[in-house]
Amino acid sequence: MSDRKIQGASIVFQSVGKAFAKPGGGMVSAVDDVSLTVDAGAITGIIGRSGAGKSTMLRMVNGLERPTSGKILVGGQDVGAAQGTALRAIRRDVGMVFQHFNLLASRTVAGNIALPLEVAGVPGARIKARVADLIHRVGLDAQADRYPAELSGGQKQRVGIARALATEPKVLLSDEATSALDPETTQTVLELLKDINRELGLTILLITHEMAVVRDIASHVAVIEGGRIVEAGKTYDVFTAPQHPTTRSFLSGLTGVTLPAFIKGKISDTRPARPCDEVIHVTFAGKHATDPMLALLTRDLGLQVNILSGAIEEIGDQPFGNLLISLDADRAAEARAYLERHGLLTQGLGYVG
Ligand SMILES: Nc1ncnc2c1ncn2[C@@H]1O[C@H](COP(=O)(O)OP(=O)(O)OP(=O)(O)O)[C@@H](O)[C@H]1O
Repeated sequence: MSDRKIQGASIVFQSVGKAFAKPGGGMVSAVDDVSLTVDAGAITGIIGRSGAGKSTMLRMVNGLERPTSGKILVGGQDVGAAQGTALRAIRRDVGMVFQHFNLLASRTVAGNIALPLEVAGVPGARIKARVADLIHRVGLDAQADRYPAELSGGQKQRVGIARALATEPKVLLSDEATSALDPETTQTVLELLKDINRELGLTILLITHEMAVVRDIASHVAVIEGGRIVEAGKTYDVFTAPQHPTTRSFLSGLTGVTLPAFIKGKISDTRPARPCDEVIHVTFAGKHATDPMLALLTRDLGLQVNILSGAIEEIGDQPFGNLLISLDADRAAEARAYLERHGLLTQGLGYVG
């Protein structure tokens, strides 16, 4: 592999459906009427729970499964209709990284990375040079002659990534590539994927069940449930103004949105008759992300605000904050209107006291 820039390919799902026959008879619908455009050169995350249809979507992009209805276009080519040489050409354009690495135990790091090039009939001398480049790109120069059993999980995934890049694909599919890794190793692998996207220009489509992965790497996200896309858009927009309950539930695990244990046990949906506080989730986005809004709330409305949890983070280069606060329930509507007038989003979560 040279370091030259690749023109990433777009991926377009047009009303795609995929049904499987159930062992006992009947059909199960894994993907149902999905329309989604994955921009060329972008990193897009598909997030969903187990069984939502993520893997099936990915496997249709490289032709491992064919849609039952609709079309999938990779760089404008209809994958489902491709046969023989055309299908093999599409597969060369689409590399894939797996959760459990899928390395050959009997081959060294170099041997694993060489495999797709050998299959493609690339001459030996070129394979050697390309493999050396790839090994260097993923930071495994010192491990070239080691076997998978001698590598850490993060190193194995680096081999998986190098192997996926061997044929200079225009699209890289990642099937839960970091799910088997610890948080620190996950970060280094996500950084590697980001570097590859930036430097080589290829499109990355990844599936995950973790919003943190989407936040850290993807510019766009689609949320899938029961085989259908329930929400899709730019990651920043979806994180700052989630529309669907499933998206909200995925986001609720992130820092700043998790109710601390001492509140969790006490919060109720119905307002008690006695004086109490309302718990409010405040989202700071865009130019308001770093405004001292709580100080202003206290100054302008004379309110006392308790901070329960919070964090400001970045998505892409844009700041975005989440804060859980509680304040006198009698004045919560007034406080929320004040915050919203200043460009923040608020959501009442319940009552304590
Ligand atoms: N080859 C198959 N034959 C029959 N049913 C299948 C097949 N592949 C997937 N399914 C079914 O399709 C649905 C979606 O599966 P899929 O593997 O795409 O979900 P997923 O979101 O990737 O889940 P996970 O995160 O657990 O891998 C599930 O109900 C699954 O049982």
